[in-house]
Amino acid sequence: MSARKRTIDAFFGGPSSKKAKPSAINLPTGATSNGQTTQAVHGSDEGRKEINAQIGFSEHDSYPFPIAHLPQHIKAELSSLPSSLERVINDQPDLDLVYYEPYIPRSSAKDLFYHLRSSLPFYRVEYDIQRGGFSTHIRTPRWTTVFGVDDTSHFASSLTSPEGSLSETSLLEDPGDQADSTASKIVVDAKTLKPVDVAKEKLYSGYTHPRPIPKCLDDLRISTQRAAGCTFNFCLVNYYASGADSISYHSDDERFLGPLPAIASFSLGARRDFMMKHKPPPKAGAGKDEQANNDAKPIKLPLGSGDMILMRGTTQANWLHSIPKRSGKNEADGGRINITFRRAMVKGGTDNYYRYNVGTGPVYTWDEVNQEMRPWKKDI
Ligand SMILES: O=C(O)CCC(=O)C(=O)O
Ligand SMILES: [Fe+2]
Repeated sequence: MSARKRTIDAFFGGPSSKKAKPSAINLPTGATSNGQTTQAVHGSDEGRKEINAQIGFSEHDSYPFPIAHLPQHIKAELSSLPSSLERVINDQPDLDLVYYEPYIPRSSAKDLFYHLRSSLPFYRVEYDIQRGGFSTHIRTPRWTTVFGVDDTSHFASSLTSPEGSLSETSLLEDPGDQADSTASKIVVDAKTLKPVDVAKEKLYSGYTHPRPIPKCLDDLRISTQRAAGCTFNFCLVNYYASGADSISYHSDDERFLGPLPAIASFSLGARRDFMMKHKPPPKAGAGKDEQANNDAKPIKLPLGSGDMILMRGTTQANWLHSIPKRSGKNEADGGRINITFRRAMVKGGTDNYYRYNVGTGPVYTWDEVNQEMRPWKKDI
């Protein structure tokens, strides 16, 4: 165990780290300890062989297992993205979308889809909601995972001073850089730069410790920030295993995202319809709201692999969106990954995102042999 590691544990008074080097860890199917990804299923053609060229892992105590970096050919391509011109869609009341069709070229998007599916930890979150005096049990109809922390904190490297205490200077770094040498990152208060003892202060309701965005997603976040002209501190990932998985009509207008949130949303894998409709006017004589609602026509965007939609301005406040279930024949591999980048301003955002996208249930990983999510078991 390194001196650096010992010092973090001593600081939080916890037991010595349970985390071992990748070689001693039960990696998800498809990943191996030498940083290569096995390609039993999708490694047959020449182009895909490149996906094996992994260059390491992001590690962190909050991850169940190390998360592989991007294959070199995808990483190399990110600096030249987006690969298409942006198309602004704002011809309807309160709507402000930017559509990149695609943002990531189709063949790299496919590789990115396979890479993320076999590298990330996923969850099938269940929770109860109280409605009209009744409790309803919800099982999220898709796989989810999330990384990031809100603006009140950020991840910083914890280097030690010669005396063995945490060095303040080591915490002064770009708050946007969540991925560099992830293993040593701790959560620090954005104002004081003092370490936040997440567990002790129960800041995040005990669902989980906030997780730094792993490099494979952070590389895409940095590209997306450049294109969107704003910053993001959260990355949510949905995996729709088949047409039976979905997300119902909702808007991401949570207060913790601020009044005019910008959300960048990527599609990878199978094509699925992204449906939008204007929110109904508030009840009784809404005047202008009613007119906007009457004038607005529903939208269907059949999002393909690599496409990105930036929803911004008044969109979330006034429009709902969904990915409906679909029946009929799927493409060869009917799976689809959606990645959204968002910026949460307050602790309530962190709490909410981990609660509904990680929860307290088991970790699942992609099983290449059986081509399905399977519960992940830690090697003892
Ligand atoms: O999968 C998608 O394209 C949409 C996901 C979404 O709306 C969300 O996660 O809030
Ligand atoms: Fe959404």
